[in-house]
Amino acid sequence: MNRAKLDSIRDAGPAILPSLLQCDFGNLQSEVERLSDAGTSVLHLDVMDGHFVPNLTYGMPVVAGLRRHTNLPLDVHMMISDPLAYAKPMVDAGADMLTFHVEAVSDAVDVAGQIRDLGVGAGLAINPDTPMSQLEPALDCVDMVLVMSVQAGFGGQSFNPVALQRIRDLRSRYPDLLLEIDGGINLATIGAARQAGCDLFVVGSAIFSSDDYGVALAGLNEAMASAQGAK
Ligand SMILES: O=C(CO)[C@@H](O)[C@H](O)COP(=O)(O)O
Ligand SMILES: [Co+2]
Repeated sequence: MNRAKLDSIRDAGPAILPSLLQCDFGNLQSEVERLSDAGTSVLHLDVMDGHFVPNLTYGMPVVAGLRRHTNLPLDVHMMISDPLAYAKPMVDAGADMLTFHVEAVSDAVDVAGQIRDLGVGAGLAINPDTPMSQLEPALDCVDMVLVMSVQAGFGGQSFNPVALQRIRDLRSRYPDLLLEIDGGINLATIGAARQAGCDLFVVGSAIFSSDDYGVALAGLNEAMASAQGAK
C-alpha cells in the first residue's frame, strides 16, 4: 500500500511540509499546483474535529480530492478525539502518514499498530503542555514523532521553544527516528529546529503570507540548510 511513500518522505531528508490550513480553499487544486511547482515534496493536512481541538477543518472528501490531483505524499495530522474511527477511511482517501495525538488515546501502542496494519506510516504527536513521559511506551512503535511547537488547533501562533529541547532529547536517544515540528516555523525559527535535529518542518503562515511560494520556500530551505550542527 502506501508505505513506499513513507520511505520517500524519510529519504527526502530535511524537508519543509506546507500545511494547507491557510491556503485558498476556493482554489485548492491551483494552490497544490503552485506548491508543487515551488518544489514541495510532501503536503501536511490538518484534520480537526471541533472536539479534540476547538476548530473544525475538513475530512476524507478533501483528502480524496487532493489525492486525485497530486502524487505528493500526504502527511495527515489528525487533531481528532477518535483517530482509530477515521484511520481506515483516511487511508482509503489517500493518506500516506497518519499522525494522531497522544492526548487523544489511552493506548498509543495499539493505535500505532492498527495504523501500521493499514499499510501507512504512524506518527505520534504531542502538545507543548503534555509531559514527554506520555510518549515513552510508544516510541519504539511509531514511524515519526510530531513535536508541536504551538498548541494544536490553529495556524498563525507563536513558536514555543519548549519544542527545541524535546527534539534534542528525542534525537539523542533515537538517532534514526523521523522527527517533525509543527507551529510557528518561519525564517526566525527553522534554523534552531534543524540544529536541534528535526527532519520535517511544517509551515503554514510563513508560506501562505507570501505571494510567491517559491520565494518563501527557497528562503526557508536556505535558513534550514545553513543551520549548524544539523543531523
Ligand atoms: O497543526 C497545525 C495547527 O494546529 C499546523 O499544521 C498549522 O497549520 C501550522 O501553521 P503555522 O503555525 O505555520 O502558521
Ligand atoms: Co499540523
